[in-house]
Parts: sequence; C-alpha cells; structure tokens
Amino acid sequence: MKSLGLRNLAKTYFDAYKGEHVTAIRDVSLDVPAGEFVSIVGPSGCGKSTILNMIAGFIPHSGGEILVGGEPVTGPGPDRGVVFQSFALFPWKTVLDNVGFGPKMRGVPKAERDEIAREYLALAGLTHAADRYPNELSGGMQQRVGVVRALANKPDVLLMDEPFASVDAQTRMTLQDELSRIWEERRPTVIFITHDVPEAVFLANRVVVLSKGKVLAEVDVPIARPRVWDRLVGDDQFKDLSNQVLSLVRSA
Ligand SMILES: Nc1ncnc2c1ncn2[C@@H]1O[C@H](COP(=O)(O)OP(=O)(O)OP(=O)(O)O)[C@@H](O)[C@H]1O
Repeated sequence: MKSLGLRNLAKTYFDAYKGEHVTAIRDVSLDVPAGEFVSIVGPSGCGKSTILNMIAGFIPHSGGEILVGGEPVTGPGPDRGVVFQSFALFPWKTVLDNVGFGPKMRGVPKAERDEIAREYLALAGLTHAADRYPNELSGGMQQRVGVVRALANKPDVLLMDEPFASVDAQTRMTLQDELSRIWEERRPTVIFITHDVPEAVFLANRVVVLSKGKVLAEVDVPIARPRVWDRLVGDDQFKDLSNQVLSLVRSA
C-alpha cells in the first residue's frame, strides 16, 4: 500500500459542443496516507469522476500533481486498481480467471495465480462461484468479483467509482459490510466515489466534500471498527456525522 497525494490538481476540458473550455477541477489538494479509506462525495457535476479518472491515469490532468508513494502519475498502471459501477468482467472467462487476470498480466504462473484468485474469492465468500461465468451470477455477486479482481492485483491504491450504485438496497448494504471487513483485513489505500452520504460515512476514515471542482470540507469519521450496519443503523455518532456531511453536500 502506498500514500496518495494530490497537489493543486486542476482539469480543464474542451467542450466541443459549446466550443469553449470547461473547468472541472480547480485546485484540489489532498493527502491520503497509506492504508486510509477516503470517500469523496458531492453533487452531480462537481468533478468526482474527473478526479478519479485522473488518478487512474485514464485522462491527463491540466495542472498540479498526482503522487502515488511520492512518485508522479503519468498514465495508467498496475499500482492503481479501479472498480467501476459497471462490472466490466470478461464474460468469456470464469470467475477464477477474471480474478486471476491481473496476476496473469504480471506474468504469474497459472498454478500460483489460481491460488491467489482462490484466496481473494474466499475473502468475499465466493469460493463456490470460481468456475462460473459472469452471466451466471447476480449483479451483487458480479460486483463482489469486480472488487476482489481489483484487490488480487495488489494495487497500491484502490479507486472505486460508485461501485455499488447499480445493485438493490439490501445487497448494497451487504457489499458495504463486506468491503468494510475486507478493508480492515487488508488495509488498502482507497478512494471511494459515491453520491450516497451514509455509504460514504459508513466506509471511510475521512469524507471529502467536493463542490464545483474544489474541496469544500473534510470530515473525519472516528467511528469504531468493525463497522456493520446492524450496529450503525441506530448509532447516534453515525447519524450525526451523516447529517453533518449531508448538510455540507446540500450547501455545495
Ligand atoms: N469529456 C468531457 N468533456 C467536457 N466536459 C466534461 C467531460 N467530462 C466531464 N465534463 C464536465 O466536467 C464537470 C465534472 O464532471 P464529472 O463527471 O467529473 O462530475 P461528477 O461529480 O462525477 O458527476 P456525477 O456525480 O454526475 O457523475 C461537469 O461539468 C462535466 O460536464
């Protein structure tokens, strides 16, 4: 795991329809120590996905710096794993081979990568699904596979863009419980983008509220772990923090 640093990050797009430049990210600085879980929330269009795509190296930044473990990011790389809302699994590969794909790209031999894949599938309670194909799984299971596939690549930073947005509310809470448990076990550095304030607070050590391409506020979440919904649903500290973040997002 490595730290992530954003230094005066900026992004300007050229909007071909309007024929003008649009500033999506103005001046964002953020320090995420190794092993910290940071959620980023904010209204639609505030620049959440733009930040994540720049950290992933999918789009270039227009100004400032992105540092992973102190090293500048210049493009995509295996040190950053990405999980999107769409599951993006390979439909022609079994679950085991999907999870073993990252290690395969790193040249890990078949027996060893199968072992790694099985270890990560076990972490998400998916051992029984190893030989199935993605279209034989529910949406919730596909997203679990997506998460462990990213983790099996042992990224220094895990980037998650609304990964649970397309599953039903009940499954979503189960996935949040699981991600919280997996984070505690493995302690990856995580940037988690979401519209859902309770989700952001439940998962994170810190919630960053973004507004119009800038950081509006950072809220620490000192709620004890392990965190499970059965306990937090009625927890006053959780409710207070969620309300605090919610009013910040509303004012953004
Ligand atoms: N490829 C692009 N070309 C031009 N403008 C863009 C492009 N991508 C994003 N934008 C603009 O940049 C701003 C930030 O967009 P971004 O998708 O990062 O926001 P977001 O907070 O992730 O939104 P949402 O929550 O709706 O996904 C918006 O004004 C958007 O219209």
